[in-house]
Amino acid sequence: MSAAGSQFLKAPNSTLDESAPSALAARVRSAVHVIGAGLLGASVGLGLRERGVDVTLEDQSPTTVALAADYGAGRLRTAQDPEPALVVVATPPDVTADVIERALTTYPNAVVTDVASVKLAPYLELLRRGLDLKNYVGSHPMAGRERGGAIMARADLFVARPWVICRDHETPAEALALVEDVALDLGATPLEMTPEEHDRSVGLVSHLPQVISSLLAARLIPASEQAVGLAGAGLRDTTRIASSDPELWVQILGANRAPVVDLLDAFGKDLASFADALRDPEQTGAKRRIADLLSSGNRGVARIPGKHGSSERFTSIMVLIDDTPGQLGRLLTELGELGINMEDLRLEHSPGAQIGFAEIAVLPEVAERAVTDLVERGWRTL
Ligand SMILES: NC(=O)c1ccc[n+]([C@@H]2O[C@H](COP(=O)([O-])OP(=O)(O)OC[C@H]3O[C@@H](n4cnc5c(N)ncnc54)[C@H](O)[C@@H]3O)[C@@H](O)[C@H]2O)c1
Ligand SMILES: O=C(O)C(=O)C[C@]1(C(=O)O)C=C[C@@H](O)C=C1
Repeated sequence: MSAAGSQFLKAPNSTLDESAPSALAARVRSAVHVIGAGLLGASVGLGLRERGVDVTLEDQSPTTVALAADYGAGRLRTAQDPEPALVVVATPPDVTADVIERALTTYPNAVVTDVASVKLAPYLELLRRGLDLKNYVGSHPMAGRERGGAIMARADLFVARPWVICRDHETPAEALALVEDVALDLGATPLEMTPEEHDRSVGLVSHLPQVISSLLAARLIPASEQAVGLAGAGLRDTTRIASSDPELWVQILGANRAPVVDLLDAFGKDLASFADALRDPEQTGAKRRIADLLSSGNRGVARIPGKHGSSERFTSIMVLIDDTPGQLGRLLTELGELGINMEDLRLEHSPGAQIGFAEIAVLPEVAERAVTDLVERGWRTL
């Protein structure tokens, strides 16, 4: 296993130039075969199809595969299809090693990658089975959504996101290049890590946040309707991923338990220290301890690159909308009339309030004009 530290394999590619020729299409003559046509698999399929790459799909669920094909993520393999040059395994972590083994056996000349959220456990399992892993290159796109399934797939899911590639020191350069091309074609930034480095890192930036978000949201269950009704952006921001699929996360957390348990123990100490200081804020030094802990949070959050993920490419404009029928429709129509392309939309609405906010994401270069034109038409912006 490579002992190299994390490093970018190619210059970070933060914007997806859809007109650029697909690196992958130039390198492979056959279709890319995706096994597992849920959120990740169908998103890979949609994104590669947009770049002109032929994609075939497989799933244990015939309905899922048909749905993903209907959405345009790829087609079914036929007997005429030659062996794929590349197989992408996008199945749940607990079956990932089995599916990789099957892919390596069925398509002995293909490069096989997977997108599972944990990298060490499947790799060790494949080693334990004594398989020849020269054609296997594990990977993990740091992009996803809180809900799975083909229906949630998006072609731009991976744009501007890191895509970790875990190669073995025996991995042939061409195999590495194929997986790297998938990431680049999908607008992601490939970078290299060992499986251990990967699992420790995602323990901190993905698995710990999932547990904390879920436990935080769980505190809302016994709360009154009135209390929950006051929820604002802070709670929404910190609990989005609490809607994630428990079954998938039981697998992810179980496969990365050692780093996650260490992180949870340390986090538990932080919580206890905070509660101690707050219990008696008049004791000497307590206020400073509270402030120090809060300002460590400021320093930590400042370290998150592109805090809002792919939306860092866009500028947000908050538009106040009256809580009357047709207001949002009118806003969207007027944006169209003004020739402003809305990249994303988020609505914030407090029950009982006469006003709501529409947070629209637009390209930075049109943001100023969008605000001026909307204000001219009588909209109030923040
Ligand atoms: N959801 C995320 O945000 C996210 C992000 C990055 C990576 N991942 C990883 O991607 C993988 C897929 O996650 P997802 O969110 O797309 O899940 P999903 O449930 O949306 O899709 C998984 C698909 O795999 C299929 N499947 C299960 N066992 C199979 C088998 N033996 N053979 C063929 N198909 C099989 C299921 O029918 C399902 O359609 C997981 O390993 C996950 O850790 C998920
Ligand atoms: O943003 C989300 O909804 C995610 O679930 C993304 C996220 C993450 O934690 O960043 C979750 C798990 C995956 O392994 C990779 C990405």
